[in-house]
Amino acid sequence: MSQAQSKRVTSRAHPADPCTVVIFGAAGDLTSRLVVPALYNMRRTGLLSDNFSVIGFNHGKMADNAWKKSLHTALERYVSNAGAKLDDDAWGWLSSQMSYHAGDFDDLSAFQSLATKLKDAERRRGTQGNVLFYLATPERFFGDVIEQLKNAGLVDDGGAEGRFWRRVIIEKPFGHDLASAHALNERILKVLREDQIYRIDHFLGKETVQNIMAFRFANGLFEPIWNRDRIDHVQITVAETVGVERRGSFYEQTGALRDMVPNHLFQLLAMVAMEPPTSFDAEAVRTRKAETIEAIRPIQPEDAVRGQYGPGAVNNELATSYRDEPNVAPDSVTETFVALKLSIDTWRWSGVPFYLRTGKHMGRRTTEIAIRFKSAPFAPFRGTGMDAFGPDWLVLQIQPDEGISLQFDVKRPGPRVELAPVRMDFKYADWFRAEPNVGYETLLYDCMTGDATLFQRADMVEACWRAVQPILDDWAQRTPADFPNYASGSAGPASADTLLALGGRSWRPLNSAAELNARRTAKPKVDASASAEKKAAASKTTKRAPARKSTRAAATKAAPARKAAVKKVAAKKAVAKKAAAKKAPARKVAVTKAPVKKVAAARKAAPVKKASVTVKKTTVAKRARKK
Ligand SMILES: NC(=O)C1=CN([C@@H]2O[C@H](COP(=O)(O)OP(=O)(O)OC[C@H]3O[C@@H](n4cnc5c(N)ncnc54)[C@H](OP(=O)(O)O)[C@@H]3O)[C@@H](O)[C@H]2O)C=CC1
Ligand SMILES: O=C1O[C@H](COP(=O)(O)O)[C@@H](O)[C@H](O)[C@H]1O
Repeated sequence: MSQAQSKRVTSRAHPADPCTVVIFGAAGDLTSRLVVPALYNMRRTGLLSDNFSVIGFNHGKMADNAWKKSLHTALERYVSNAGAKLDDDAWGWLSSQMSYHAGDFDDLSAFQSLATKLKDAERRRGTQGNVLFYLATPERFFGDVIEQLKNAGLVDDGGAEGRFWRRVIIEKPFGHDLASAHALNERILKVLREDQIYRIDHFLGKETVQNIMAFRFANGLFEPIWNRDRIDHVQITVAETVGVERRGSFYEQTGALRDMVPNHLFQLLAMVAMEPPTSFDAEAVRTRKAETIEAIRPIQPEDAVRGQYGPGAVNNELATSYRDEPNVAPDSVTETFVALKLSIDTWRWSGVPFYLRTGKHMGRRTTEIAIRFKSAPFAPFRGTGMDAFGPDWLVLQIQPDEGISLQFDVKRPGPRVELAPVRMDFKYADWFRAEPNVGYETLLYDCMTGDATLFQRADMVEACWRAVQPILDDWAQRTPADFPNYASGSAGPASADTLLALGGRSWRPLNSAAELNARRTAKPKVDASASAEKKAAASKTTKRAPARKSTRAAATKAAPARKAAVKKVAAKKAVAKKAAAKKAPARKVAVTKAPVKKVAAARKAAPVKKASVTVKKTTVAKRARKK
């Protein structure tokens, strides 16, 4: 077992190695919103060594205290948004380890004076010479900063077996196409060894994403059906309700495809589609993931659609069109939505389409991987009215409401033979106490302990870009004529529906739980057999596309219709609320969700729950004993 592997499989409770973290881009958004809050959380949970320091590197003179004050303000906002109170001891300790270093990324002398500060930290704080350089800078600086580090003699650590370590975390996006990613790899690999480079993708820091491997490879239940024999297709959705906010100038250059697909969505895809690794050693896992990404057939332009949001309403609030956002061109052709279909050329996945979509200003925030199983090969219920089965779905819900659910059909109780879709739910919140987390804690900890499992290797990032390069090339040639083509608060452009309709499929609704409940609690017709009910549902789905299209088109075009849009959403919400209130008892019967936050409760868990999720119960009990 390698050193990294042993760290991953044993308790996480021990602190990381002593070290200094140097943050390039210390006055930027990422530093204040995510990196420093993550360090604060790590201090609170005992993951930082007592021998620790942070140096913030940014241009512009600033007193240490001014820098810390701005970070403190951002941290307070984050903590209060999470409904908590700032832990003054943790912040007091962390801020006492921090100092600001003014310097420009193109000024070698600033790196030389950084070297002096690092020596000082080593002597005064006992950081043992270990340094984590965090490149929280725009992409164009990655190569320059790494070369400056080399010129200032800051990356030499005596090799992989040296007395101390020097590691570099590189933010995303890593390049903006295949050629630039390849060139950046070549450039930095002249300066650093691959084992010193940690290309970060913060989706891999999410607990639920890491759980995909545990779910697949720690349970014998699903793996035998995890292939083309039993799976019809897979849908990966990352729908955001936020727009581009203050990042207009960045986003104008980037767009939804580059921002999300060859990184976050492909990481989800790799987790779901990879072959089992022979161990949890970083190289074993990364090799399996790299093989999967390499097997993605380069995606052809006809299998991709793009969209841009127009005005509308999101979460019952007026939402502006992308072209009206700050630092966005009034005639911008940057996409804020992308959907695509891809194939993975392996024995396991041959013939199984993977559909991916992501967008901003959508109707509901959800990140999920939904696996649609094939229908039963033979229906023994023919003639009983139970010959039309609904789809079986396994849904890995990444955020929010993290969990896993299995949707299947059951017989509706009663004298008549009728089917109803139900869901078996596992929710993280029911079983585990959540540690405060911004998603970067695990990744920082892993880097500080030399575990690269959750980071991208050079070959992986290039394979990701290779898969999307045909779309990038095509989109660069053709200006979209229909932008904006989806209303803020909708499920994206109609062309995304067509992409699936071509294969006889449809996207899961963004609010699938509501739709499922509506279907289950729908009043059965007096005479209707289950099959009639299914047919009606099916025709409803096929008919819905044009209706949606016209709603979208109207909302997109009509700026004066914004108010109406808000009213409509409010009215819809009120109806949904009423319906939900009515449905409450039925829901309880079907899902039988005993909220088991405490172990005592878990032991007494209702029999139905016991039957549904027994595997995890032992884990809960074990964990509780430890606490
Ligand atoms: N923000 C986010 O939510 C996320 C960001 N990322 C990635 O993280 C990285 C950083 O993003 P973000 O924090 O948003 O970017 P910002 O632009 O907010 O931060 C960059 C920082 O670098 C400073 N800077 C710019 N040029 C120089 C220079 N020549 N010398 C010294 N300092 C300089 C800027 O200072 P000044 O402003 O004074 O010029 C600024 O403080 C990017 O690669 C981004 O893609 C990834 C995921 C999420
Ligand atoms: O990297 C990015 O990710 C966020 C979405 O991340 P999440 O953890 O909030 O789901 C996205 O909004 C942003 O545009 C992108 O740069």
